[in-house]
Amino acid sequence: KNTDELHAKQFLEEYNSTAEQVWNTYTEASWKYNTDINEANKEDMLKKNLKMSAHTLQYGLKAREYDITDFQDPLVKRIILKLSDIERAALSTAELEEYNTLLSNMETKYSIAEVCRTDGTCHPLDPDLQKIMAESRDYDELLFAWKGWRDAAGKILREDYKRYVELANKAATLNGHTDNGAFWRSLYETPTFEEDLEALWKELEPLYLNVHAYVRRALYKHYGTKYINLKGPIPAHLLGNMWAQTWSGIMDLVMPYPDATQVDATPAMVAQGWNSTRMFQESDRFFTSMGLLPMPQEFWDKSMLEKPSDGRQVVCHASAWDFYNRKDFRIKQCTVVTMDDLITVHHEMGHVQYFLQYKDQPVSFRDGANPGFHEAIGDVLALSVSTPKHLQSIGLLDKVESNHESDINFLMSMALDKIAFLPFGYLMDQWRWKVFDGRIPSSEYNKEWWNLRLKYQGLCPPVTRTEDDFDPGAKFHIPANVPYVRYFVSFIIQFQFHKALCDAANHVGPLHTCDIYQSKEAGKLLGDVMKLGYSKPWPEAMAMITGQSKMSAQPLMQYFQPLIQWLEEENNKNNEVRGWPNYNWKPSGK
Ligand SMILES: O=C(CCC(O)(O)[C@H](Cc1ccccc1)NC(=O)c1ccccc1)N[C@@H](Cc1c[nH]c2ccccc12)C(=O)O
Ligand SMILES: [Zn+2]
Repeated sequence: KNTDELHAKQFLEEYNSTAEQVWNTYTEASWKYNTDINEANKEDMLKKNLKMSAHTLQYGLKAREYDITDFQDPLVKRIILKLSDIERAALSTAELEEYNTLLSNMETKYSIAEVCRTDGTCHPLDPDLQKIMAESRDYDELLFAWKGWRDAAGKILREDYKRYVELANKAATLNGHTDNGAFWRSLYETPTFEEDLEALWKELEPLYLNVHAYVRRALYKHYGTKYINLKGPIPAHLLGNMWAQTWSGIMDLVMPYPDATQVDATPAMVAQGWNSTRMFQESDRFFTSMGLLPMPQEFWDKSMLEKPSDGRQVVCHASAWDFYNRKDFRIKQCTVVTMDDLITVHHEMGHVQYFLQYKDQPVSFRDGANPGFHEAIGDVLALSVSTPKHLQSIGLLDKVESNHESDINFLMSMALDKIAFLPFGYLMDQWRWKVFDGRIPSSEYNKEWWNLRLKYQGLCPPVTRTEDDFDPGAKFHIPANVPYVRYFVSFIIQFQFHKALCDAANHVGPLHTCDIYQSKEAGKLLGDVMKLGYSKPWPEAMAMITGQSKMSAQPLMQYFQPLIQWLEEENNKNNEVRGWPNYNWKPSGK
């Protein structure tokens, strides 16, 4: 083994400059395919993906030749370790080609799927089915979209997925992991990761059960006893979202005090003629108001901020792109003019801000401190943007009162996204980790999916499901091979960051009223952590922001404290059952 640290440093210089070239070439081809799905673009992307893996293999095998035990520079050790895991490049060429082809086929099938009515009109997920799921209050119309999407996008992916699991696991084991789930969890560098997550969920579950019971009562009032059982699970198509992962779509049915302050800025955005560019400019303004970096001109020139109207097929699921040349950063989003999408805009802009902040790091460190950090940045700013006070300051809410009823309305709207999301964010990779480690065989993919959906979210399918179905495949991240626990982590740590930044901004008053707009102190705190990228273990980055190194649910609980109390009282008044003891109940008319 080579113990020469200077030699290793030269090796890493060469790796870094060649990687920037090879990754940029691949990313350009991937962008072209994602924004114009066709055979030619697909072939070119697959060809460049193979070249990238060849580069990873060549340098990864060389990295493994070093014995870093006595190396002095921790950064050199960290990069050599990271390079030594060559991921899919460990597969044979034939298997690698099969794997990459499977992945692009699954993502394409998902992205071009649509649901057709008997009259022949067909609806894509974005924007049609998402709009129906958020706005329709008709049980059968919602069922048409919900079942149709799972028939069109989930069902057809089952066989591809089964083979993908085999190859993903083979690559993981070739790199020394027990399975692909173990590889995904290793990115958090936290030996007690699963226990920590379970502890966080147990601490937050009572709050979720109170939100679930309150929402079930509201749905009962609208849909009646035929479709809602006050001691049972909620039919999964009634929550205002295709996957019931966020529930703000049904805020109008749930609003505690209908006569107090409204919280939805969508009507004002539409009335004032906002478009996607305006939404991104507004977000850019918030970042720069804190002293963070503006989007470069190239971002505005090359991003795709709307679904193309020229007939091109695209991958509409939002994403942020680093082209690894320290200049070119883009977002691809099929933006619609809604408050919900203004939040997503900030989420995506948070990714690009991270790219900008760590662009001078070695390529191996151009990543979040952990994947949850990357997901949290934009959401932290969105917590401030969402406040009635901030929305009023940008002209999206006219009258804003600061009284108890308005507070509860606002906190309920936030809970319908942030609290409702937690069990979904937790169960997605519980299912996948069990698939990867073999505890869920392909003969039970769908049964175990619905067991987890019942156990954590208290949902039931509105119609009978069988193993002919593949409902997990109807959620982008599953066919797209994108891990999900990062969002559960993000929804926890973003409140830790929010609390720390609000303290830095000298905010006075309840945490949920804090708006860090224009705070240069908050901006510096966040910017300094983003500059580190992946160069330091995430507990050090966490300590830089919050003064302590662990994930904690306490700031989230503090933020929602007034609502926690109100829900407890409200649900007691109604003698609500918390949970779903009638777990076998099914809606009739199925
Ligand atoms: O998927 C997303 C946003 C898309 C993304 O920005 O996370 C995107 C996902 C992706 C990853 C890899 C390939 C293609 C898409 N992630 C990124 O673009 C990205 C870029 C750089 C580093 C890390 C992630 N949000 C999740 C979770 C979520 C639900 N509601 C939310 C509201 C606010 C924020 C997140 C969510 C979802 O829609 O289920
Ligand atoms: Zn994201």
